[in-house]
Amino acid sequence: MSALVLDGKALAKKTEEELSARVAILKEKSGGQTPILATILVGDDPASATYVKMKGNACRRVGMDSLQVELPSSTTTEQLLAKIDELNSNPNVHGILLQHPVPAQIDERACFDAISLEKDVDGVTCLGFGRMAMGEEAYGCATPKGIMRLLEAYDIALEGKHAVVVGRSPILGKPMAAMLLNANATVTICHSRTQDLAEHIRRADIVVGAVGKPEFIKAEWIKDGAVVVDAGYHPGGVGDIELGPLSERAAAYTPVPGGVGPMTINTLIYQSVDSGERKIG
Ligand SMILES: Nc1nc2c(c(=O)[nH]1)N[C@@H](CN(C=O)c1ccc(C(=O)N[C@@H](CCC(=O)O)C(=O)O)cc1)CN2
Repeated sequence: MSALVLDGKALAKKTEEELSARVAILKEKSGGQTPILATILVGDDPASATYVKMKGNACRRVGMDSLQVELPSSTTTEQLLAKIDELNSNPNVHGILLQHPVPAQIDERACFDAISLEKDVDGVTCLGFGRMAMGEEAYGCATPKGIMRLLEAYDIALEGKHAVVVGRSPILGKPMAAMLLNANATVTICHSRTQDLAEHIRRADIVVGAVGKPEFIKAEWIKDGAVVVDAGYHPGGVGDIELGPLSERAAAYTPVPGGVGPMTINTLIYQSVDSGERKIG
């Protein structure tokens, strides 16, 4: 039996068609206004520059504008906070994306938290996280929210299932666990100090790889019929999970590339359109 492929690229493309229509309606109603996403790139990390460019391209594809801010590697926390303040106060900006990671001298958490809640379309603020975790209205963190949207689109049952999230980062593992819990899954979070990782994974109905290490999670640890979600992307086109034999044994899996990555960007755009509609529409 071969597994169901959770095709994030196809879902993102389909959703972009719906978003384009929504942006067009907004434009018509408002006499030409579109949602605007401000992207902030600090420093010269080539991967980050690529991701920010991909986000700008996705804005264009749905008819939205983006305001691209690029700051040098020497930027201080105070300078970045001042820029975020300026974007918070700009009524034409509906969403703010601060690309992670920022250079080491910057207090990234303070900068994320300076983004106003209604413009936090990437879901990175503590306030947004807390509200989401409590089941209150807030934009979800882009990657885990994208994963939830993908699982929902493919009718993957979560209620009562045992989900194991490997990784506890602020913008991936932690919000992922909270979202799965809100969907009534029984959630285990594993991390660098977890003992018997393989044993936890063997019991999982759903495995989410969010460790950031190539093929760290071995195929043999995953039980037959599990749903496998890989949030990693590494050179050579591999993720955090050794996929090979799983494409036969799993119930469903996200390919790398073409699974979670496109849903991350799509969710950012989806939430930016929502924010634009609330302000303009
Ligand atoms: N502020 C944020 N920073 C970062 C986030 C984030 O969600 N918010 N996530 C990651 C990187 N990231 C987006 O920023 C990202 C990574 C990979 C992809 C993607 O689509 N990958 C493709 C393959 C790459 C390619 O085609 O070149 C795939 O998986 O199919 C999208 C977004 C860290 N920083």
